[in-house]
Amino acid sequence: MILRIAEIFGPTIQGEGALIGQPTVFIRTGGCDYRCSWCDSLHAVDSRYRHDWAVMDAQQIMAEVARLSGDQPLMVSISGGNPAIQDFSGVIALGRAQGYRFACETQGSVARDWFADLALLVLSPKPPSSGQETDWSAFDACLAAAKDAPRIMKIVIFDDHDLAWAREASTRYPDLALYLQPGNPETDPDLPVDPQSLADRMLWLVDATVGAGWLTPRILPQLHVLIWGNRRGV
Ligand SMILES: C[S@@+](CC[C@H](N)C(=O)[O-])C[C@H]1O[C@@H](n2cnc3c(N)ncnc32)[C@H](O)[C@@H]1O
Ligand SMILES: Nc1nc2[nH]cc(C(=O)O)c2c(=O)[nH]1
Ligand code: SF4
Ligand SMILES: [Mg+2]
Repeated sequence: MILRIAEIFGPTIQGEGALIGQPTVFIRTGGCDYRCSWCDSLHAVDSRYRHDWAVMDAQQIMAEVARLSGDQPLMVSISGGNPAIQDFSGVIALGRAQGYRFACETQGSVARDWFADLALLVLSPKPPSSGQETDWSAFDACLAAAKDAPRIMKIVIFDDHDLAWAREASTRYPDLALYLQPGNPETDPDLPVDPQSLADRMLWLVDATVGAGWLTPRILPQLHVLIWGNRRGV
């Protein structure tokens, strides 16, 4: 099985969600069925960049992961683009046989059988500010495909409208652990991020959530952005 890969990098730390701080290698796939207005990974989405994407099979991908990790099995995070538009069953089977574990980040628009083999499925449905529409039946199919695999929902919040939407989404899935992360409006890898404005957005999100009496979600910043800004490959 041939896969389109935008980049493989690490080990770094997982900067978002339930595994925050955990050493991981990232496999970032090329291609996405969405076009979020604020996507921070356009180099893995826009077909303008497709000539920079590698075409690799499972052996080549795991060889690169092993080279980066010095053959130490660790958590491998598959992100993108949308990894679910490609077939990662071969990579996951090969990696698991070598002791690696896999997490996957996807918006929940395409379900895959291999979700059931993940150590964590991160479903990140897109709020109104993204300009994308969520198909909840596709999202439900993703949850069903994951079977007993651990899963969380992680929603990016830019404004009050997004927050209200996230609260509504959480009522659909009361048993799904919810993580909120403030949106980063600056996604150009060549421009610096302003740490104070990221802190301000985090402060606003905590106030608007906890302060309004909504106490179930966990609220986390993008730790890698605080450390490295929008640099790629970290
Ligand atoms: C680049 S996406 C790739 C995986 C998948 N397509 C998805 O969106 O879940 C990885 C994560 O980054 C988040 N993200 C993308 N752009 C962001 C931004 N400008 N600020 C905060 N989070 C962002 C997405 O919502 C998703 O949770
Ligand atoms: N360190 C680090 N953590 C991340 N968590 C989610 C990422 C992503 O782009 O999917 C990401 C990323 O690109 N880098
Ligand atoms: S779904 Fe993910 S990768 Fe695709 S455009 Fe949106 S944030 Fe970017
Ligand atoms: Mg990212």
